[in-house]
Amino acid sequence: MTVITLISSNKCFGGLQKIYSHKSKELDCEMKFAIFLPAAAADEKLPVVYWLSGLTCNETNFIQKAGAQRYASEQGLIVVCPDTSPRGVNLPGEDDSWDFGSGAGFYVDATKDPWSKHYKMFSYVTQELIDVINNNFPTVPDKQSIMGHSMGGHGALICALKNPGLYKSVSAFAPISNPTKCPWGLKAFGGYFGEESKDEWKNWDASELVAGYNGPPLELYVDQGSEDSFLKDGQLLPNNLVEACKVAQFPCVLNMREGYDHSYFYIASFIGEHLAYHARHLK
Ligand SMILES: N[C@@H](CCC(=O)N[C@@H](CSC=O)C(=O)NCC(=O)O)C(=O)O
Repeated sequence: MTVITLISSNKCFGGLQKIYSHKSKELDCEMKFAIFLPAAAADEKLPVVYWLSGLTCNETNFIQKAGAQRYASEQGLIVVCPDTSPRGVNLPGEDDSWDFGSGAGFYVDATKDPWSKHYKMFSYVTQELIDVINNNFPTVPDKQSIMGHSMGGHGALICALKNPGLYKSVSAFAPISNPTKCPWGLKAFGGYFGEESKDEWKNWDASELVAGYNGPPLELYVDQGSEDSFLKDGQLLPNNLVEACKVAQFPCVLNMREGYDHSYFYIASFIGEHLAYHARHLK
């Protein structure tokens, strides 16, 4: 069993907000994750919601800025937030830019050298991390959902679409909805899969994956602020996802939030709604 090491523990809304580290076999490096355990976790097994953060984040941004603990306590949900990439693996160029490499793992399994040795965030999140959490905390193992923001919003969508039935529900704040068609995605997929492997790119793009989904009923529950600068820059492309879902007859809800931007102020404003959405699917 994986050894986990406690880094910090803070009482919050009656529960405990903790951070742990562990040696990841999948990523071949030390990784940290945050976990919020509501007070109810002392007496009973609870469902888990996984949160995937965006570019430049680590395991701390969400737990310090989103205000999720109050709602997780009310709903009786454990919330887990991993880091966004392998760390300290000494690949050439890993720290050169904020939108590729460290802090920008895109929740994919890289196939291109040298990234393929460590950058396997998809397998880490959907397999290894789930095992670590279920083996060490009072969870109901088959009751989990996933959500995220921006790069992590798209990460949540592909984790659910590529693993039918693994998650009871999925939601996303301002996801990078069609990475094969936006500058962030072109850079990341070019690096992690190679410019020569464009067919492979489609297997990691939510707007492409909806057409081939074959599993239990699933809805994509998506939020987007109208004043998001990255929306205006063409990085997020939510309408491409909506259109792809329409063509594939895949259930998709897009909540446009008038006046909100891309920040954690926006996430904090709607995190309660998202956790209530997941609680309905998990109870
Ligand atoms: N450094 C960048 C901005 C980076 C940024 O806004 N990151 C977002 C996620 S963007 C998509 O994945 C984020 O969550 N930041 C962390 C936070 O705590 O706000 C720039 O200068 O433009």
